[in-house]
Amino acid sequence: MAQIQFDAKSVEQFVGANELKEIQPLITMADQELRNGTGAGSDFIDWLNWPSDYDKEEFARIKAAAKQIQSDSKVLVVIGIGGSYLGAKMAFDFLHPSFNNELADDQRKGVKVYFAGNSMSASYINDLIRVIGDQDFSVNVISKSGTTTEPSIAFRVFKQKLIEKYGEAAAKKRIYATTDAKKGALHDEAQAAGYETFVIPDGIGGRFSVLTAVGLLPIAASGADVDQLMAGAKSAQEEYTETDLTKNAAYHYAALRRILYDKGYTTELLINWEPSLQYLSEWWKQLMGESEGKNQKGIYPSSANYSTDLHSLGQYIQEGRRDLFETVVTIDQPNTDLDVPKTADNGDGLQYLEGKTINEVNATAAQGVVLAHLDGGVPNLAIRLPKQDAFTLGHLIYFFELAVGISGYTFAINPFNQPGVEAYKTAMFALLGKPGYEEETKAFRARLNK
Ligand SMILES: O=P(O)(O)OC[C@H]1O[C@](O)(CO)[C@@H](O)[C@@H]1O
Repeated sequence: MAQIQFDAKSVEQFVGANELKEIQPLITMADQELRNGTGAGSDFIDWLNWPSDYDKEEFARIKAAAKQIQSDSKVLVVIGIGGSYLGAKMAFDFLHPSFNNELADDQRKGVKVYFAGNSMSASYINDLIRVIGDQDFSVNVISKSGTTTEPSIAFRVFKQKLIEKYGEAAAKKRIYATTDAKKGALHDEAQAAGYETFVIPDGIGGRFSVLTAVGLLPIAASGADVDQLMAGAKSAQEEYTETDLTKNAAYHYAALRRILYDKGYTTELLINWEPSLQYLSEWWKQLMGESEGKNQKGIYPSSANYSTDLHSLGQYIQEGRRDLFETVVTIDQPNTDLDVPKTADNGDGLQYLEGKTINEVNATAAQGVVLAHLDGGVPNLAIRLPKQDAFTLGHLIYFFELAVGISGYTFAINPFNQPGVEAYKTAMFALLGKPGYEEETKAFRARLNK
C-alpha cells in the first residue's frame, strides 16, 4: 500500500500527457546513472540502499547512547549546521508536540533537545545557556569535517560549560561526536579525548545523512521511534523501483518538476499547513538547492507556511511574477483536533463554522487555496501524508532524496557535490585572517578598503 500519495491532478492544465511521455527517456537515463553508479558523484549514493544496508551494530549503539543521555541528562544540545542539523530538527518538530521542550517531564518522551552551532549569533548561544541553567545536559556535536566554523565555535562554548559543571573527566562522558570514521579535526579530538563516536558514512553527503547517526542519535534521544523511521524509509526503497515514471511517484515528481522548469517555472515552493512541518521545508531546501543549483541551472527551492504566509506572501503568489509552482504537503489525519467553539452570539461572524473542527477548516482552506492559485496561474503538485508519524517521515525522506537524485541527473549536473559553498567560506576565512589564506586576505581586504 502506498504510504504517501503523490497527486498531479492539479498540474494537468500546465503539463500535457505527451510531455510526460517525452521526458521518460531522460528519466530512464537518470535512473540508469543513479542505479548503476555511472553518473557524476556516484561516490555519494550510499543513501540509495541505506534503509536496508545501514549498520545495525551502530544502530544498537545509537539507541543505547540515547538511553544513557535520557538517564543522565534533562537536555541534549545538538551542535551542527546544514546537513548536520536540519534533518534532526525536521524530525524533532515533525514527531513531537509543538512545545515539546516546554512540556512537563512526565508529558515528554525523551530529553529536551536544543540546537546550536547553526548560526554565529552570540545572543542565541547566551540565551541557550540561560535556558539550560542548572539542568543536567549532554552534547552531541555533529560535523563531518570538524572544521566548520559555526559548530566549532558552539562546541568550544558548550564543552567549556560541561567542564565547568562536571569536571574534565565527567564532561568527556557527556560528549557524543558524530563525524568522519577516519579523519578530520573532530575525529582526532574524539579519539584523543575518548568521546563516544558515531560515523557519518563516506558515501552519504551531509544533506542525505538524516537516516545515519547524524539524525538518529538526537531523534532517538528525543524519544521518537527510530525503528519506525527506518522502516518507513525501507518501505520507500522497496516501493520506488520502477523506471516507468507512471509507476514510480518519486520519478513522476522529478519529471514534473523538470517539465515545469523548462516552461519557466523556476521556483518551487514547498507548502505546509502545519507549523510542525516548517523544518521539513528547511531540510528539503538544502536537499534540493545544494543538489541542483549548479552550472547556472536548477530549480530554486523556497517554501511557505500556510495559512500564516497567505497573509504575507499570499499576494505575490497569487499575482506576482509567474515563475512559481507549489508542492503542497498535507496530512490526512493530524495528530490531534479541536472543535470550533460554540458561542451564543455571532459577533465574530464565525457561527457558520460551528460543528466543524479546526482540522476540517484547515483542510478546506487548503483545497480553496489550490483552486485560487491555479486560477492565478500557479501549477500545483500535492503530497498527501496519511499520518504525522515516524514511519511516514522515513518514507517521505527517501521519496525526496530519490526524486532529487533523478532530477539532478536530468540537469546534467553532479547532484551530490556542493562546490559553490566554498566561495563564502574562502571570503570569510580570508577576512578573518585564517592561516593559509594570506593571499586571499590581502585581496579581499583590499576590496573592503581595510
Ligand atoms: O558536517 P560539516 O562538515 O560540519 O558540514 C556541514 C554542512 O556544510 C556543508 O558542507 C556546506 O556548508 C554542507 O554540505 C554540510 O551539510
